[in-house]
Amino acid sequence: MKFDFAYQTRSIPQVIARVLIDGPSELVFDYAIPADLPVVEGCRVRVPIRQKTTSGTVLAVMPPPEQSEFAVRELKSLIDPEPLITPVLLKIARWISNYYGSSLESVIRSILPEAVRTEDNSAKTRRIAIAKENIAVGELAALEKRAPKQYLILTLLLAAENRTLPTTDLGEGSAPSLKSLATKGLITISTEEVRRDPEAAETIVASKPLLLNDQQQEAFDYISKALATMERDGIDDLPGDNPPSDHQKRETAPKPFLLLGVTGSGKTEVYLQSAQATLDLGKTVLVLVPEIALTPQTVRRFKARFSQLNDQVAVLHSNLSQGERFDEWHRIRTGKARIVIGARSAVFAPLPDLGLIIVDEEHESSYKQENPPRYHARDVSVLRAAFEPCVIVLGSATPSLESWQNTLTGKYQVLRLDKRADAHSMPLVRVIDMRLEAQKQKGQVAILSDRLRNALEQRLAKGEQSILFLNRRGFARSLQCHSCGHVCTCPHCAVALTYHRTDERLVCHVCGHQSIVPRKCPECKNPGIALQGYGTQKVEEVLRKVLPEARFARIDADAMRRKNALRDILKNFKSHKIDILIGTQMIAKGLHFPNVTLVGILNADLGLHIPDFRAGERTFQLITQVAGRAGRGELEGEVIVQTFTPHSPSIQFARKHDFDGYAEQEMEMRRQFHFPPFGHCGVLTARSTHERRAEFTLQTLHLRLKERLPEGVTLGEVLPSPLIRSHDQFRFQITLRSHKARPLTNHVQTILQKTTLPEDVTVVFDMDAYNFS
Ligand SMILES: Nc1ncnc2c1ncn2[C@@H]1O[C@H](COP(=O)(O)OP(=O)(O)OP(=O)(O)O)[C@@H](O)[C@H]1O
Ligand SMILES: [Zn+2]
Repeated sequence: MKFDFAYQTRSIPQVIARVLIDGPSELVFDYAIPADLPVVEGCRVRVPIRQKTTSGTVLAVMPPPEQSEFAVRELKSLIDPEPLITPVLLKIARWISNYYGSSLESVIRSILPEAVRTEDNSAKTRRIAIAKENIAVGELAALEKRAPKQYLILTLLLAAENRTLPTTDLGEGSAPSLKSLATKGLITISTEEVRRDPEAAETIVASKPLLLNDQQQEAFDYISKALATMERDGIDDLPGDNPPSDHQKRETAPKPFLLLGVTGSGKTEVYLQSAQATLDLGKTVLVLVPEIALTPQTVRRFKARFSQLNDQVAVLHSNLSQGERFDEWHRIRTGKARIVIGARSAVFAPLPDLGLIIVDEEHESSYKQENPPRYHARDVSVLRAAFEPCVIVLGSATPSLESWQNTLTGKYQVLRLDKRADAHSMPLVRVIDMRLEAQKQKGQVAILSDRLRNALEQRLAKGEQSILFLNRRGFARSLQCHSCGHVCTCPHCAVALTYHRTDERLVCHVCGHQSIVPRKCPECKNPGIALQGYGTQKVEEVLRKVLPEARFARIDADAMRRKNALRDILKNFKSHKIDILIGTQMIAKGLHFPNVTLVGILNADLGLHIPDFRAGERTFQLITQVAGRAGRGELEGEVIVQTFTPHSPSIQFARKHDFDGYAEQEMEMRRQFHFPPFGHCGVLTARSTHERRAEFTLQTLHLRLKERLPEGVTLGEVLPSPLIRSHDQFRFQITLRSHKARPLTNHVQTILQKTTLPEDVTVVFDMDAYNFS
């Protein structure tokens, strides 16, 4: 299949371009296309607006209206010779904008990052150097007042000492300041040819394909058969020159695959060989991972396998410089990079001839973007696969219930890997009842059980390594009895009630149910009912006392501020310069250390009792994933799970490595309360520094939403957000639920468009929300 941007032939009269103007105001204007300009959908163009020239993206090209009162102005020029946005990506942009209620401009901005739009950002970078000798005494101080931008550039250069700086690092709109500085002779500008390779410093050892085991082979066969079918039925074979209709495309796209493989079952090897099969067909591969920085091993494995094509692997990080992003993007766009690995936003990578999309750890909530446009990259991937069309594989040891439900209804096809690839057994998981430990340690916050301490000592003696995991999701805001483990939950919603200190109440954040704060545990009458929570630093402190001879390292957001800190720690752990790794969610993903024989989960409960219907699912996923880091080599693994609620299904099913059992009981709860995947859930949040105004705005919206509430949509009450105040802003929210997505989004959008909001209140709508705080 050849990818052809300009499939709309020039013979059809297409003279009007509908252009979305860059910038937050969402302006769309029509312009006449000059006769000799090959403008098609997705092109970047320069257009006149009033007296100025600005830039924009062509959304559509169409014949002129038969009669028009207004003379249409003429479009000025093309910014790039070819369209930067493919027709499929433009269609996806429209879909996202409608479905999530985000502005089209914001979606296009995600698809076409700033670095790519900048016109002079070519591989030849312009670099600037300071001409210190020409700076007069007092000139800097004068500039600071008169021309703050110029001043800023000079201070940057001074800080860089004798190095030059690429102009791309100065951000947008710095050109006039540069020009003026250069005219004054304060800086010099030079042009340099550089290949900006973000990973130039890395050395990669090539790997060879492994002989697949039976289950891996079966999964691989299904995937390669789908790839071959696509090749046969691909759009190349459609008669004539007409582009295929959506209907035709959808017909040729095979069902998405859900690769459900236990931890260490060799999913990655299946991805690698499927990717190779795709390349062999002359097509390209897109690999999504939850976060590049947290999945260094997965990225390395792709590079190792395809290292002979090293230049063909592009990695899209969030911390690429503007120049690096520009280069990588164009390598992808022109088909030079044939495998792209990236996080969430890489779903928009402009790969031509896309043959395969892989979404690793598809259950991860980091695929959901928490800023506008609030899309879910997994869901957008599935859509993209249908539009392209191409094969898609979603992989996980603990799939999301949304994807699982899609296998049950036959929308997805499940492929299973039930055993570890190396035929070793799954680790033995022991559950420790911390209520008993709390009694032993009399009132102290029990952090380390005797059993876990002994196990750690044994590993140290044997020269084996351990990982200690601390669940930090959620706040210390739910009430739990330290004697019986009881947690106060909502009688209507099966989520933990949230403690509100201001009015001494427990509130359900889904339905608004309120109750008084009990003095004693409602279950066992013990007065020791308390808010829960402790941090990683506390754990490290305790451990240093108990195991003074052990070498520790801590991985959490605080410890990771330094660049490459994670990479360095993982390297030291691999070479056994560290005995015990203590970490939060950051170490739950995809790590493979054969010498780790013990994994301890310190507070398995903590994420369980937050006001979020996915709390149980996340806890199950987390315990299963973390436990999966143990016993991945020759040595047998052991997992110790500390909890105050040992009988909770999330913990019990994870103990038995039983995804099916867990899914079955959890789905029952979801069905009963109409939670996803049996419906959609959107959250409307208002925030403001004025508490009353935020609340009042949301109450007004609530009244309007209630008026013509579409059938099947349930409207929750106006409630303070669990995170009631953040960044000095007070937050209130409404949760809406609906069986079908569109009526919900459309209704909310309509009301929001009709309502004028006070200037100091921000209202955001999050469709298919993953974050209820
Ligand atoms: N067919 C095979 N034969 C031998 N070893 C294999 C095979 N497939 C995979 N392995 C090895 O098994 C180990 C675990 O595989 P891998 O990391 O791919 O599993 P995974 O399912 O991706 O794990 P997780 O979900 O826990 O990250 C790796 O060391 C890998 O090299
Ligand atoms: Zn409730």
